[in-house]
Amino acid sequence: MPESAVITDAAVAVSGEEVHRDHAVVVDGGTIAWRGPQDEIPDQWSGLGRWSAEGRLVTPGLVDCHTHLLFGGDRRAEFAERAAGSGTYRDQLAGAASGVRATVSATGATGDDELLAAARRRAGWLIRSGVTTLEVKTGYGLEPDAELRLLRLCHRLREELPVRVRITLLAGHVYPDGVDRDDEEQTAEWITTLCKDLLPAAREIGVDAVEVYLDEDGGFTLDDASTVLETAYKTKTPTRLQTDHLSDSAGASLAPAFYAKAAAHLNFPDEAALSSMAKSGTTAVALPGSVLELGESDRPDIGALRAAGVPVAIATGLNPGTSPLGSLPLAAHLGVVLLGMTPAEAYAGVTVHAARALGLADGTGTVDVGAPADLAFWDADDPSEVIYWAGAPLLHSVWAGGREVEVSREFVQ
Ligand SMILES: N=CN[C@@H](CCC(=O)O)C(=O)O
Repeated sequence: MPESAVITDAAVAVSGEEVHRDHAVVVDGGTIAWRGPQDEIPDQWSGLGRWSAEGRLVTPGLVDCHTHLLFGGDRRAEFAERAAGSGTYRDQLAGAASGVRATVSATGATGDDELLAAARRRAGWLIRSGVTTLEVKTGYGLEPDAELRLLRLCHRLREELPVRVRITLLAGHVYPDGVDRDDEEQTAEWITTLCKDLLPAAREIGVDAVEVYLDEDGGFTLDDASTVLETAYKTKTPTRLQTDHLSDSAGASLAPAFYAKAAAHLNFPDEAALSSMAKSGTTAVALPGSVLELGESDRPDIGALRAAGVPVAIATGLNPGTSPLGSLPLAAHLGVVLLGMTPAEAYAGVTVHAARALGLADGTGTVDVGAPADLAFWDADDPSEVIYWAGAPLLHSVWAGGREVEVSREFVQ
């Protein structure tokens, strides 16, 4: 597929509620150059080849703004354990050989090529659900050398995948073996290592953002998270935060302090922090897959986020523990069913708001003129139908940068 073409017979979704039928989209050099009624295509594009969408719904390619898809092994045994009632995620997270630490060991024991193949396979699931931009984070290394290895692999993934990849250094996930969360001397020494060794080395390799997982129930402490984010912020590296996931950790207040692009989870709402987040331009990232998986009643307060004017993105949060979820439209469906978002809000959550969470201001997540020609074609009537049919394979094809992406299984094998 050329990077320049006129797409005709399209039902173009300009929002979750507005679909323009019998429209055309002109793609020129990988970006959207024009869109409008197909009987009004300007003459200047008459030389371009035509490609009929055959009446299909055309949306922007979806944006998955939060994934942990680079890891070794899986945690099916823990999943079965939870289902059998013989352990909770919290117990597993606290264990020395389970939870995040189990994945850290498995990742360390897996070779680069195998890790990349597994990550490509998972990225393929997302692409086959309509995703053309995805975030991938480190975080299953913990020690600086292991984190830097994962960061380099994120860059290889970016080179290998046919869609856009945004890279986050999850500098603080859980404390590594040998660092007791309750021992201030040990944690202080560890934070110094992260700030003095890991962050500068990661900057050399290249990161789009630095993130910390702050949670009183197993994640970083407020003070430690604050130190890491402040260090990143001072070097003008965009920051992100995951907080208030398993416990009320008062973490949301850190997002505005460092103009975080994204604050994920937020299961214990703090209204004062929400209004500051609106001012600092932070996007809330809802991870309904994790809400589903843990089966807990704590969840983000969409009404309070709406009232505070904080845009809400939805992501798969794809990870082996709390969100083994490989479809972004299904995550959007869960955003409606579990969190009380409207289908139109959920659609904005996986398009324009997700792009905002990634700091992308080039029109990603829209079908506006000037935006990258990242498009998804659906056998569906409108965006709400894409979200309504939970897990149904409604995707027909995807284009990234004006090129059709091969979504067959072979692409990821
Ligand atoms: N960063 C926090 N924890 C992940 C889960 C990671 C795991 O269990 O492997 C989360 O977002 O839910």
